[in-house]
Amino acid sequence: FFVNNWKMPLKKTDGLATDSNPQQNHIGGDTRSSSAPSENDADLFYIQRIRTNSPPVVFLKTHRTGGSTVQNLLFRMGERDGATFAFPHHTYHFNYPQRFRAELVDKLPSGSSQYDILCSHMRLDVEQLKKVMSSNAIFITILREPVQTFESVFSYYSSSVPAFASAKKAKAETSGNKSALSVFLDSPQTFWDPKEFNNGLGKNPMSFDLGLNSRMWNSSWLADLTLLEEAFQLVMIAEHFDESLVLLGALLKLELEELAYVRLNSRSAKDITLLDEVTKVKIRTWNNLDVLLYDFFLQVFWEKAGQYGLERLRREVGLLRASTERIRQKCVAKSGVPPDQLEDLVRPSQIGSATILGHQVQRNLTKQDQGFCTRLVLHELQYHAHLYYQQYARDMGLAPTQ
Ligand SMILES: Nc1ncnc2c1ncn2[C@@H]1O[C@H](COP(=O)(O)OS(=O)(=O)O)[C@@H](OP(=O)(O)O)[C@H]1O
Repeated sequence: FFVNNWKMPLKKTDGLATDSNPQQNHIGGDTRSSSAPSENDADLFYIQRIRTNSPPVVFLKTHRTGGSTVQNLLFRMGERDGATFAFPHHTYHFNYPQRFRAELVDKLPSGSSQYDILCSHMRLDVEQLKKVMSSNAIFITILREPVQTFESVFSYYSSSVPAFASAKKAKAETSGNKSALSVFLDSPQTFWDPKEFNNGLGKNPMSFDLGLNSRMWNSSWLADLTLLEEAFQLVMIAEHFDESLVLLGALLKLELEELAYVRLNSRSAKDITLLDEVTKVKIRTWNNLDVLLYDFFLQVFWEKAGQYGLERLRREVGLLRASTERIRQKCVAKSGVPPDQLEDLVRPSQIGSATILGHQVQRNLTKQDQGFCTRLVLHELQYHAHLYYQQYARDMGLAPTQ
């Protein structure tokens, strides 16, 4: 799924330092260092952590919800700590849109006794995940407001989800000035065949990723939500990203300075459809299960925030924003940069139908800072390929059909 037009974006690790490939260190330092922390912000990047401090993590990376930004943070944390990643045998996802299965995970590398982090795209199956990850693993995911999610999913997957592609074709065949999204929403049932394997993201995409019955409400739906609530220690909310990160940091025992991020995988403005109220209502109606799902976990989120302490959360979000801003100033020369103006290493892959913007890294950094800052802005596919190579000393495989 979405893989046939994907090619390995880089040769091996293309410039990111690895233990197995030390000559390729021209981008800059290994993130692992034994230097003692000081009061300097920069040193906080390199705190050597003891792996056993952080519990194992499963991150369900839902589509177009801010998941790449969270995954990048987990990649950086894991790489620095020498974590073992549960990677798919092939590509950067677990045979999506099929459900996750334990046998899709590549073998444990020699010297590792367990997987520490699993965060590649998948469709959820909690029981199968429990076969791979130890019983103390923390399950997290992220949801985004359903109208924004669907608008982004439609735009990004308008060629690869058959229902969207048909609407796009229908729009091209008419002379009107309606957007493809409006054409789709006027009569979604005409374009959406529930039996079509690749139409999972075409309706209630977040419910689909969470393994729910995303086609229609049924009597077990609310019970299924409760099971999910029991399975996930944290469901992050994209609209409250920084609050979510503070709660994530508490679960993973991370300092606020370790939660710095830049927004990844943003579409160019030309690919964003502005929505009027009528269109928003149509999106909510078509994705009514995602609306239920989001509203349910939004409430759960604020209950968790209340247990953490709202005043404490507000204070820590302030500190997180301040330290993140310092790190961004240090690392990022320019954000919202079109792909043709970015170097290969930091250019987001353009496998979807929308243009994805990236970040330019500051020049004249120390080698070590350059290593950190490059990782901060690194897109999913490059970072995935790099970590896979580092873990197995071979390239990440292409999809078996290729
Ligand atoms: N921190 C934060 N807060 C809120 N929103 C964020 C954040 N980081 C990324 N984004 C937005 O999430 C969209 C990309 O999501 P994903 O990375 O999950 O996409 S993908 O499924 O991996 O392609 C993409 O949305 P659109 O630009 O609307 O498409 C990003 O802009």
